[in-house]
Amino acid sequence: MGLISFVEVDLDSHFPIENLPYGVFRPSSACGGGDAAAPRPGVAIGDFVLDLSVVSSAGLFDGPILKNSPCFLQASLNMFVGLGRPAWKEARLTLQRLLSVDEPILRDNSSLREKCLLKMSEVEMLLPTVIGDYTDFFSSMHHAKNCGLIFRGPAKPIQENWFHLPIAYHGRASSVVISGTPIVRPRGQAYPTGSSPPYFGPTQKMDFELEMAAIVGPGNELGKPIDVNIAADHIFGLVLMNDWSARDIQAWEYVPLGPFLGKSFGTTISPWIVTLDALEPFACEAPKQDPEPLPYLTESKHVNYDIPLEVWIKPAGHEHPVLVTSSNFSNLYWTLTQQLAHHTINGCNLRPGDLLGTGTISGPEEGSVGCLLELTWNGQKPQNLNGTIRKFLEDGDEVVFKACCKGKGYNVGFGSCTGKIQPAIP
Ligand SMILES: O=C(O)/C=C/C(=O)CC(=O)CC(=O)O
Ligand SMILES: [Ca+2]
Ligand SMILES: [Mg+2]
Repeated sequence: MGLISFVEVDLDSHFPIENLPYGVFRPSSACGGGDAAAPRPGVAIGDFVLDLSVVSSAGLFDGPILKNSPCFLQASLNMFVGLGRPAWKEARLTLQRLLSVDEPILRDNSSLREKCLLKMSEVEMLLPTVIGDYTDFFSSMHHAKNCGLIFRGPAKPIQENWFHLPIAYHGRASSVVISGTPIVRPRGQAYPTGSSPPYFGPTQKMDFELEMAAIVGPGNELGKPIDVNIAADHIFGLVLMNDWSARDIQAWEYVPLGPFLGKSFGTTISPWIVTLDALEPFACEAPKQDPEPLPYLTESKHVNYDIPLEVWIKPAGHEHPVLVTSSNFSNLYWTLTQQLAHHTINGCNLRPGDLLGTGTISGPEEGSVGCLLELTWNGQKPQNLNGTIRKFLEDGDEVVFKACCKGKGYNVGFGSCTGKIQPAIP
């Protein structure tokens, strides 16, 4: 292929010209407010952010769909993701050309270049879309099995329905926050130990959940399901997601209607949406499904992506983070397209910018589980993090997720998704 950008990009960067993930940012130096500080869309290239509002205003999106489109003059990516795959492809081609070492239009125009290429360290990242709805699936079989073993025992760890449909719950969109936002330890009613009554107070089982999430593209009208074989055209791209979970609150409240306050106090996503187009070289066959799914979930292309995932914890008071688990997106049993088709099969409408979490992504090996619930077996097997013992997260602990696909001579990375636990309100 040999795509080379005139912007210098380190070999180990997550954001070479092959990636070009989308986010929304505001220049942190624009202290005067006004237009200079307004949120606008950008793509990451090396250590820089390309300001798409400037590129657009300069008339450089010259293809048939994006020429004269106001989609990059918005404070969110909703309008752009709603345009669909032809617009996404056009934008990607235009941007790869504009950033190419062979294309003079930006490379040789220093005043335009200075206006549109900002140092990543000098911008503040914001939520990339206005998230109308957020749904969280439960699509890793290893995670489902471990949870079943912990909560229900070995007789039948995975419920009958799990193998027939992608299980999910409706999450809370209002508390989805961008990477770096502190997470306040929630208070709530929590599961009684032994035969004591429930207690009220700060959660004693604060956990992370290693997930990724799809950003919905055009979506569908109410009453009109999306066919599984075209579902990929409704997925703009992926972000990292931490579905923070208070295990003691969750265990007490979730029967029979599902997770509620044990999940809705905060969900963190990473700022850069990596497009399915950029992930295409990392597509791999998804696990064979047994029993065969019903026809509406049977797809001609049953694919996952090979995305290595890592969770690091920087314990309170420590200087260095410790790697606690490594997993891979390819561990998902139900694919993104099956999740999306299932979500709409009853006619439920998805809208541009909606967020669909995959569920905790655990692998089969001991070191590949996606949450502390599994890693410490609900607190029964405390973990040693560089000399500090943890059953669950403590105040001041910082959790860092990383994801990076390794291509031939380049990466397609997601950056990181971080959050630090703050003490509960008194
Ligand atoms: O199997 C159960 O009874 C419980 C499962 C979980 O607690 C997993 C969970 O938190 C759902 C999720 O991934 O958000
Ligand atoms: Ca979850
Ligand atoms: Mg949560």
